[in-house]
Amino acid sequence: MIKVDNIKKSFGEEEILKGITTTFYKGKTNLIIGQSGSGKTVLLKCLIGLFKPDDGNIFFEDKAIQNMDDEEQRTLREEIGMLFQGGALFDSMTIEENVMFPLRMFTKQKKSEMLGRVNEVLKRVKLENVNKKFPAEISGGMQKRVSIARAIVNNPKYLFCDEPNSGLDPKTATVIDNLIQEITHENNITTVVVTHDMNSVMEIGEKIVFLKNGLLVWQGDNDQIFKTDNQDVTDFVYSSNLFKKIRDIQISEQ
Ligand SMILES: Nc1ncnc2c1ncn2[C@@H]1O[C@H](COP(=O)(O)OP(=O)(O)OP(=O)(O)O)[C@@H](O)[C@H]1O
Repeated sequence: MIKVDNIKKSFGEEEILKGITTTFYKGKTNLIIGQSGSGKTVLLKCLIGLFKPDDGNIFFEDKAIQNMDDEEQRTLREEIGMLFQGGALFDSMTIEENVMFPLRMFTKQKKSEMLGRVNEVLKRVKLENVNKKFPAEISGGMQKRVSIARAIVNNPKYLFCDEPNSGLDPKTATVIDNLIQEITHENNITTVVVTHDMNSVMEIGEKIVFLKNGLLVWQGDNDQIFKTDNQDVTDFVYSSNLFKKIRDIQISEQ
């Protein structure tokens, strides 16, 4: 579980996060949504320690990051898996070397042990016989699977995903969303996903945090989001014609 308590972050004169308070649950896919520029990525970067908030606290389980000593911070870093936008695989490394990278960084395992784990996670994301290929030799969807394998190879307690669906066709995007959710449930991970994809909201939005101009204006789940009368949220949800049509059909059937 991650608790965010009144986080504020400014760049120069501009206050980007204006006091965000929420909880991201263990074993669930927690989504941060909102329009472009609302502060989603800045919040994610505060969570993973790339930005230091100006005010407020972030608790991993019951421990505030601000109060962690160096050793505790190092342990926390090892407990975090990150799925970057676009995958961010190393082009000059094979798939196997890419997935092994965090093990080399954070463990002292023997090569055979690391290989065993690499094969295990590649199998989990349904990728076999690609170990010796390079990222450019496999499809975008397969590259995303490799990125997921790399993000979970260290058995993280926390998984952060920045726009995991960008650049994928709708069907592959859904497969990737579902894979992230399954892995979250299987391993009881606290997963936080930044997205603006309504399909992801519907598929995996077990906890949804909606940001607008650096403020949290709504939170709930993927059932509640279709029932809220919060205008900002409904504008976001029904900005897609598809969802407008679904709503109109539902209303006409009532
Ligand atoms: N390092 C930085 N320095 C200065 N301003 C920044 C920095 N990072 C983000 N910002 C500003 O913070 C605001 C929010 O940016 P952020 O990337 O969090 O938006 P977002 O909600 O993730 O949008 P998008 O969906 O387009 O990625 C923007 O106005 C951006 O210019």
